Amino acid sequence: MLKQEEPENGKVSDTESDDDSSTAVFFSSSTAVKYPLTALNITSATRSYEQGFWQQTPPVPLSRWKANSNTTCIKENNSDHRHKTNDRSQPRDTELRHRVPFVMVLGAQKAGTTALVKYLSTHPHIQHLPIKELRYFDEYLDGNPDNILLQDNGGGIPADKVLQVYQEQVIGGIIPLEVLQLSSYLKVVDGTPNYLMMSDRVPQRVLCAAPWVKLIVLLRNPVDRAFSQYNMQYHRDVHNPTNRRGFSTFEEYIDMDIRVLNDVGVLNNATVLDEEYLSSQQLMASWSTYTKLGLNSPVGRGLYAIQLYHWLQQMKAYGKDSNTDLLVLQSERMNNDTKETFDEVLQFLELPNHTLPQFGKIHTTTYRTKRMEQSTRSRLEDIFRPFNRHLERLLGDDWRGVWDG
Ligand SMILES: Nc1ncnc2c1ncn2[C@@H]1O[C@H](COP(=O)(O)OS(=O)(=O)O)[C@@H](OP(=O)(O)O)[C@H]1O
Repeated sequence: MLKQEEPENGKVSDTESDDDSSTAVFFSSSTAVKYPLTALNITSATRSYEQGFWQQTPPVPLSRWKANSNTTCIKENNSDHRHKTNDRSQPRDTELRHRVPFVMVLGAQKAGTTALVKYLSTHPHIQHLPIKELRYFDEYLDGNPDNILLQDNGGGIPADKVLQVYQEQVIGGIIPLEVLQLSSYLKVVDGTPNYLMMSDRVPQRVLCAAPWVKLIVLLRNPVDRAFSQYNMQYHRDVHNPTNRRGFSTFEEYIDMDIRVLNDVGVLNNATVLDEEYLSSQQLMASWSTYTKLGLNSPVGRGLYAIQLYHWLQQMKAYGKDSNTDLLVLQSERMNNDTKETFDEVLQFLELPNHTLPQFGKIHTTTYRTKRMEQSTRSRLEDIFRPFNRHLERLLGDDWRGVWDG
């Protein structure tokens, strides 16, 4: 649906309410979006992403990524500091560039990001987009050979250009920008779960190009998250034999990833994580190598402390206040207390109250096997434990022992 007029009484006139668990149906059900996805050729970008993502043995050769993957975003004009002020009298919300993007749901994958984006899309101040994962700040800037930004790149990507392409080609390829221009209250959500994990390079790009953006992270017990991902991938493989990547059981799936994490030096049999380890150049280099391999990363994606540490460091560097600009939520809590969690999100985004339509669970996975072997769970818990402990240090007492059995 395209919302073109300021709604009255903060009510949504055309809310969707369904229990459908399929993302495909969720997105295709937004029939009112009549505009072709041409400008960025986002469909082929997505396809090439999937192809890269599927190749696990052997991994995507590093050389494929090298050419463009170290690009940084550089700021040519530092005069805009309004995102750093608390002066709400500044009309920043009426400016298109401060609404596109307005908020990013960074991840984690399989933590309920589709549900959250769908919830947000029912709000009268949020423009519903038929594509949830825009994948611009990771995939597109990483190495699209047609990427005009990278062709004349000397020492980095100019922030203004990054934003311009994002707004005009990515968002403008989905809906006409005039709609957003005319409706000065409408804001855009980018829900790309990969952004969280690509923490060696995405935070800089995002914060440099759109320093006003609000960030939301959903975290789920990393063991359950990995199992959910396995079941999703297994079904995709079954339905697409060309995507076979040499795993059948969950154990094989995580073993492959643990091996790579050890090989690149992310997992060092560490039982205690300290600041020195998290802030080390060595870990950053290992993490960067790992995330550029284009693997499924069922274990790596659950190492939240590394990813959040990088994001928090960059927020600091760009003058962002993590108390007001970053919201980290528990997926399990959103599942149990959906209304309460949604209210918290609206408060964080300074959006008017809104009653969420009744939804069932969204984007659920059909599990191949419902239960994980207890020995596998214990093994994964051992790997994640020190990272979860450090997460408590990063995020505070609310996170103490949340996923302890
Ligand atoms: N409201 C709510 N709260 C918490 N979790 C929810 C909610 N609704 C759906 N789900 C579960 O989220 C899992 C899908 O996560 P994502 O949408 O992030 O997946 S994806 O990354 O976009 O593929 C998927 O988990 P599994 O079914 O275990 O795979 C969904 O069931």
